Amino acid sequence: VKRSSTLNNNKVLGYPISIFFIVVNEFCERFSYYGMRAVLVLYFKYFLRWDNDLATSIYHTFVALCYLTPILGAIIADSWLGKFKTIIYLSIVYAIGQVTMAVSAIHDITDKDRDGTPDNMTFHVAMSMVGLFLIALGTGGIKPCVSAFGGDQFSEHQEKQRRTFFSVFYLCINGGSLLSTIITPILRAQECGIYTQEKCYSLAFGVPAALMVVALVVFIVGSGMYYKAEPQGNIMLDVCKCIGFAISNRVRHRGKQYPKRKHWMDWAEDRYDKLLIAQIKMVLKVLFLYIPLPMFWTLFDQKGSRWTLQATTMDGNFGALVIQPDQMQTVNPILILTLVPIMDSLIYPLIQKCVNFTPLRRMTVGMLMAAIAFVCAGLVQIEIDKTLPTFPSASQSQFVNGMGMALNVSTPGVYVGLIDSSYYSNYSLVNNGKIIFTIWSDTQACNYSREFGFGSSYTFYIPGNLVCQNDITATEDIKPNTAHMALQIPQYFFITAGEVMFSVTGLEFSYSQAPNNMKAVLQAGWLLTVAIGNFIVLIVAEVAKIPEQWAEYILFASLLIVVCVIFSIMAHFYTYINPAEIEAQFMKKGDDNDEDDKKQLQKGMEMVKRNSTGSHSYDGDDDDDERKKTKM
Ligand SMILES: CC(C)[C@H](NC(=O)[C@H](C)N)C(=O)O
Repeated sequence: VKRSSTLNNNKVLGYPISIFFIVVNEFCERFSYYGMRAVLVLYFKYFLRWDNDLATSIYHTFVALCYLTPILGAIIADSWLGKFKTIIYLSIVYAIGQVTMAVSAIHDITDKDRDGTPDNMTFHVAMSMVGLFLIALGTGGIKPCVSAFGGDQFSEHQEKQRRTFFSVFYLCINGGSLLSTIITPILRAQECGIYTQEKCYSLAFGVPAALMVVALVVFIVGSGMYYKAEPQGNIMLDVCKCIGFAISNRVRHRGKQYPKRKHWMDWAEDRYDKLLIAQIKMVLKVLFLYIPLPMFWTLFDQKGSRWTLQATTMDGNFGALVIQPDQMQTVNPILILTLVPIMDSLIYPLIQKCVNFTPLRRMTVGMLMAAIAFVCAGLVQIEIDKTLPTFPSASQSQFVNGMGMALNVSTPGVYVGLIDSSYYSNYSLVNNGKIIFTIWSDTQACNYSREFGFGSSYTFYIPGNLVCQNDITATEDIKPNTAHMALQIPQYFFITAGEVMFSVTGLEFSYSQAPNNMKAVLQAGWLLTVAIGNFIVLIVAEVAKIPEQWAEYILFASLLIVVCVIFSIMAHFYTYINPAEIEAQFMKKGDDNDEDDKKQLQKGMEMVKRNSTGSHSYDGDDDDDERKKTKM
């Protein structure tokens, strides 16, 4: 009823044209988000000069914020502006945030002495924090709205098309993420600046900012073609009020004289609609199951922090291809794009032949995969630790001038500085590969070239009688990184296989088990588990304060295994429901026959589903047998 005829007239191959604008918008938005996120931790470390722990903490606080704000977005959309306007306004906030980040990364703004380092770090830190806050508000706020808005474009009988839309939507997320995590680290590695050339974080943030503007423009261009549902009132507020009333009513009727009710939510029956109460029960059942889930995200989101920092201590030379540490994150979307079809068409059907591989079982295996990934990360760390000294900072080199006159030293993009006679330069950051230094004084000049391995550090001694190349001696302060970045591939494989089983299945599970008017509520609840997961990283890292990185990886793996066992027990007692059928029973019967309603609700609850799509629900004839089959 809700879909207008205008909407159905604008179709291509049975799909509303409007969804084209929505998937392109999602692609650009995810490019913007993941592109910025890919270089963020290195920006903290090398531009803002924070240590690993602070960089990791702020990174996870930011990611957590990005997944807390969906609740805000859902409330604004449902109760006030509607999804369309919410997406537009919050996208503007988002684009402003990205531009702020790009500006904050221009070192020339405060580099008064023109030595390549910002002189007023407080300015850059403050701008970055404002930028990140606006981005978190924008990206999180629009997240539950865009996918739901896409779903709204389909009419009730277009269920198949809507499913295909969600698959394409997920592929767009990962396509955008893949491209951006390849591109922004390349942009970051470029050198730019007005007075001095430095790593170009402003460009690495600027391109995602531009993509966010493109996302917004594309979304606005589609404006005339969308179906725009009116806000239906704040369902979240209704849910909270109803739960609050149930609790207070229960507390008011504590005495033995009051007959017990089957479920504590039944205490809301005195004031609230039975359908709403039944819907809240369904949601609460799923939310209860969510309790252990944040631990998965705790491990999952460390790809962008700890694992990227780990990659900085590794050798990224893949022969013809030189991989930047932050580019290793592309392994995740690459594997997603290959694993999702393989899992769906091959692995799941094969496993299904042996055991009933229900969504909750898939999620349990996904958690185990993530734990294995962290064991791999721990083993890789042990390998790295065997080779890694701590002083001086990796990739930095210095010159000692033994001549009787001051010398200048520079290489394209890096001015080491003027070194006084019998004095030494500061350590300067030098790229890997073959580097040619130019050394010059008032009377002579020469070139000196040297191969720099990943992470290596040298001190060069310039003798009194400099002719050049052959005269300079070098001592190796830090050996080049020898642990190869390819060693990270197994951990990426396991975490991504875990993601496919856990995240993709979890999204689908949350959607299928939610009542119609609370799908957004449950999506926001699902995203909340991601936010909590990121807070756990902060807490564990702060409280545990483990000096050895490999031990921290193993601790996280062990925590997830414990949580996984708890989740599998909880999942064992979960019975799949078909919310639409339960709701239909209520609608059919009306509210006037209490006993009948209760029976219908009981029956609906027992209607179990053979798989996650809900396409095989049972009519209740063999309820008990089938329920046994589909437990967990
Ligand atoms: C957070 C979601 C799981 C999703 N992320 C991915 O698919 C990553 C890129 N593999 C998203 O919506 O960003």
